[in-house]
Amino acid sequence: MNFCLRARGLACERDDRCLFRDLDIDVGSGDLVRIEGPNGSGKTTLLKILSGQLDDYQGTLSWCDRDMTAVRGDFHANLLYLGHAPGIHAGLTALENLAWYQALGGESGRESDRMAALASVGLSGFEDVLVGQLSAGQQRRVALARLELTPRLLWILDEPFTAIDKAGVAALERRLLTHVQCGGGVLMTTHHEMPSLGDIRSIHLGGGAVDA
Ligand SMILES: Nc1ncnc2c1ncn2[C@@H]1O[C@H](COP(=O)(O)OP(=O)(O)OP(=O)(O)O)[C@@H](O)[C@H]1O
Repeated sequence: MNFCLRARGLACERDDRCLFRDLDIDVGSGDLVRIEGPNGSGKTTLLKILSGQLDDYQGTLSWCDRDMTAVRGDFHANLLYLGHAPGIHAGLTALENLAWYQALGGESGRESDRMAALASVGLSGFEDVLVGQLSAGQQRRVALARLELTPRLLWILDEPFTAIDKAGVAALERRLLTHVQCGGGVLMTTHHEMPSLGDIRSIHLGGGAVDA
């Protein structure tokens, strides 16, 4: 399915400081877009605006050529957002975390799919371990298992490579490429260099040019 998340004239201030303004963004089928900028330049804020978590901004958002306010439910049904923090429960096992995540989205899901999702991120054998007892990189992998579990057209990912080892980074880069090659879209922030992804579109925050 073709789709497009479109932002026009986005502007946002924090404490009387302009984070960004006049920002135009299009992310659609087959697009991989990276938001770059130094610490505090507004990358997370921008992703939260684009994923519908904040409303204190100026500008307009649309989804598939319709004003976001009219299609918010459809947008969220097609969105997978992974935040800066892994967003997982330390007191639940890896498997229970995925079941909890599915329940939040109104799905019951199958345990075999959850097992497969954990295997895909290298966590076979850790299914029944409390997430609070996993390493930081393994916790991030539990969060990343959601990419396998819940098919969504658009992925908005805030620093998905955080705490991931070299092999995990390579696997995630491949996963991002596969997603866009299959018609999905990815919008993400990362301080990580990704030479294997080639020359991807970038949006520069923090006073630089905007070229999305
Ligand atoms: N709820 C808030 N209230 C006030 N200021 C905020 C709020 N959220 C973010 N800020 C400020 O907005 C600025 C941008 O924050 P943001 O987290 O978007 O930056 P970032 O580019 O993602 O940074 P980093 O690379 O360090 O993750 C920061 O100066 C931050 O203090």
